[in-house]
Amino acid sequence: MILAAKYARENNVPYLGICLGMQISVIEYARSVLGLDKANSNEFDPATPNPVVIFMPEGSRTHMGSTMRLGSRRTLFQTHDCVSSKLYRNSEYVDERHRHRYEVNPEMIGILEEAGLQFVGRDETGRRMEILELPGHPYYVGVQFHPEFKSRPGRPSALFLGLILAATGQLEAYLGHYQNGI
Ligand SMILES: NC(=O)CC[C@H](N)C(=O)O
Repeated sequence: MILAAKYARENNVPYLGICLGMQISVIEYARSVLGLDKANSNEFDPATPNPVVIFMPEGSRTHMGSTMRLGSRRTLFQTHDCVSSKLYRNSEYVDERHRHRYEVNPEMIGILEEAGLQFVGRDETGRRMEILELPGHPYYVGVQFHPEFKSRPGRPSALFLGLILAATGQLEAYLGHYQNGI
C-alpha cells in the first residue's frame, strides 16, 4: 500500500485513500518527503520513533468494542481553495460516516504541511484530520471517513466522482463548469 501511494503521488496518478488509505499516504509522505525512514502508524509499530498515525487518545485500549470512532461525524473545510471542497459544492462542512481507531498525529501536522501536504478538512475541534490533499497533483486525496457508506448508484459520493473524473481527464472541466454556475 505504501508503494502504491508513493507511485500515485510521484507519477500524478489519481489516488483516493480511504481511512487506512489516508493514514498510509501520511506514512509514505513522512518517509519519502520528510526523510523520516522509520515513520509509521502505532498500529503497525508501537515503538516507531516517528509516530505519524496514533491511537486516538480518548479511545480505551482495553475495551475493544468501545474504542472505535463510528458513525456520522462532521468535517469542516479549512479552505474552499481545494478540490474536495469544490467537489462537495463549496459546502462549509460535510457529514460522513466513520470507522477507525487510529488518526493522523496532530503533533505532526505542522511539519507535514510545511512540506506541502494540506489538511483541508478537520473535525470540529480542529485536531482530528479528516481530508488531506496534495496541491499541484491532479487528484491526491485522503479521507479518514468512509465516503462509500453514503455513496449510491446514480448518486455517487463527490470524492468517487472526482476520482473517476480525474482518471478520465475530465476533472478540471467539471470543476470549471461548476464554478461558472452551470
Ligand atoms: N477502516 C479502516 O481502514 C481502519 C484503519 C485503521 N485500522 C484504524 O482503525 O484507524
